[in-house]
Amino acid sequence: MIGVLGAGAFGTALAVCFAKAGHSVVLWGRDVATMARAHDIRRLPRLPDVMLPASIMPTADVGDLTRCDVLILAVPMQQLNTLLSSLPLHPRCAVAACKGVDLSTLRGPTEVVAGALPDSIPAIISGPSFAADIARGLPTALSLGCADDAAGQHLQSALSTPTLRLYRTTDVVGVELGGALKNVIAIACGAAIGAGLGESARAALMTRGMAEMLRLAPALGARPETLMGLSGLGDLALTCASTQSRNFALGLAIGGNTPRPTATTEGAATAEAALRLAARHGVEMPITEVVAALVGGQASVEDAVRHLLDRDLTEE
Ligand SMILES: NC(=O)C1=CN([C@@H]2O[C@H](COP(=O)(O)OP(=O)(O)OC[C@H]3O[C@@H](n4cnc5c(N)ncnc54)[C@H](O)[C@@H]3O)[C@@H](O)[C@H]2O)C=CC1
Ligand SMILES: O=C(CO)COP(=O)(O)O
Repeated sequence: MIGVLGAGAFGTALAVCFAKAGHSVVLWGRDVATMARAHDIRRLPRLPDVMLPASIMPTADVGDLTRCDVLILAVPMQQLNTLLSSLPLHPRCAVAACKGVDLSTLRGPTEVVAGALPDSIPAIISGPSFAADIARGLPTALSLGCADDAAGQHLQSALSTPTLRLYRTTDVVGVELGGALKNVIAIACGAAIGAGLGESARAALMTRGMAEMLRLAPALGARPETLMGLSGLGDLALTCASTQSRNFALGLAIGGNTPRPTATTEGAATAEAALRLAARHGVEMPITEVVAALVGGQASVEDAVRHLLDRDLTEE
């Protein structure tokens, strides 16, 4: 039985996808009233058009998760540590589905999992996948990172479905950082488009953003080729080019000077965390710097453009 912790857009979508593939799924959300209502009307507020199959059990009782040997963690990254530390859970495998770096510890999702659930095998899934697409059963491919390859093989076959194809790697850090850092670049791209800077500027930001990802991630132990895969290049391509992305939408609002959306935007905290990691490892990340300044309100788009274009000319 699969347990999903977090009944937001992504947790709901994954639960639906696994249920459609024949699994029994326990879907846990923290709000008692929302989960009780989901039990009755078979819908959840973050994906209101999606019907929950009968094999999903929505619950707010964490005790219902004790029967699950695989737990998918689908809560925002900055909440993961506190949440896991507060719940009495001991799954065999804990698969993070969140994208980001914990700002207070600079840990990625699997390190947070390893600290909070020391008896569980940590893993991560990440890659190009809008929750709505997964829930509708549209074809999707993700990276599954697990340092323990035998456990990774088990998870790959247990969690792949006819519409969700998982590619396995032991490069956990690469999978984590691909998913985390692409959100920062998506904010930059949204800001460029929102400010009317054009598609050429967006392509330059994507490419030079990828260069930043390829500098930081290997400094932290990732393999560069992982970043060129689904969690990295694949997710960058999706997120930087779609208004469905909440990170891109945040950038659009910053660039267009319109009210900022309130939805989960992991790239905001991740920009700050990535800069701290970059300083620690002596890595240059100018786009990430301007994203942190834009998000924090310390720079305008004009300042950001000047900062990027005035830098010393260099080899590619
Ligand atoms: N929505 C998407 O298309 C995708 C999302 N993700 C990732 O999934 C993660 C979750 O995102 P979404 O589900 O989209 O966000 P969401 O905003 O739709 O849902 C987040 C859920 O987490 C719950 N939550 C927040 N803090 C909590 C806490 N302290 N304790 C318990 N529950 C808490 C909220 O109540 C909400 O139900 C993020 O890291 C995101 O990057 C990954 C791929 C696609
Ligand atoms: O990670 C995602 C797609 O792969 C979802 O992107 P947003 O969090 O920007 O909406």
